[in-house]
Amino acid sequence: MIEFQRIQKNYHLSGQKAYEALKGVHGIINRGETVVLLGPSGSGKSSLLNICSLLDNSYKGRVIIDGEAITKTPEFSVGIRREKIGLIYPGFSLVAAYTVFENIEFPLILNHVPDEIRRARVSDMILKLNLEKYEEFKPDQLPVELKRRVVVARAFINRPAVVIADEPVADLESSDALSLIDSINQIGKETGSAVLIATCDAELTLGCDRIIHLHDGNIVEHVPLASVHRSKISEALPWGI
Ligand SMILES: Nc1ncnc2c1ncn2[C@@H]1O[C@H](COP(=O)(O)OP(=O)(O)OP(=O)(O)O)[C@@H](O)[C@H]1O
Repeated sequence: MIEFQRIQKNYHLSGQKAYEALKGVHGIINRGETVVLLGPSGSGKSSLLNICSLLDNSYKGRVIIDGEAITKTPEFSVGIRREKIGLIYPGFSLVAAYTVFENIEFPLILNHVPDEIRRARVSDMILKLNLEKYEEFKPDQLPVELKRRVVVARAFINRPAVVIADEPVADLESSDALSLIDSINQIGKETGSAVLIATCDAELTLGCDRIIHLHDGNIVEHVPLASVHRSKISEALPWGI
């Protein structure tokens, strides 16, 4: 579970008034729930994700992960992030010298998971993302779509409390994008992670549980999707698509 409370984020540009990117936003994402943070470019999505990922500790407000309030010290953040957070960010940040298997295994090594359990978990995740044929490949040998799948596998391998994804499928074709979002949603339910996905593409909300709609640094509303039919998504959103 992740909760963010009264989050305010200002950017200070020299010689100018502080720019308010987030204006006191609240939200909660429960374990096993996939929530899409939807908003146009510049609405504050990345700013909020960086705070929830504990990559940015210069903000007002509070982040709570699995009931624990996050202390804003870098040392504390590194430990919590390693143990409780999986990241799917636009840069792949895969280790070029490692194989697909080793890249996915890496978070388990950092968390001291015993060898046998590690291997079993990685093999299982590789099956889930249809990466069996590429286990021994290095990232540079893979097309973008497969690299994206490896990044997703690595994010969930440690069964984290929270998975944060910033535009996880931005450079993929529509059918690949929908299929990978579907995998993120399903694996999140299996690992019991709270999943927060930022995108400006409302089509990608299909199959997710809820939309948090962000506009100009404010949360406009929360839209539960269980009862909204695909063709009605645009009507359910005040700013349309
Ligand atoms: N480091 C920074 N310094 C100054 N202003 C910033 C900085 N980062 C973001 N901003 C501004 O804060 C606002 C919110 O940016 P943010 O990147 O969080 O939005 P976003 O919804 O993720 O947009 P995009 O989808 O284009 O990345 C924007 O107006 C942006 O220009």
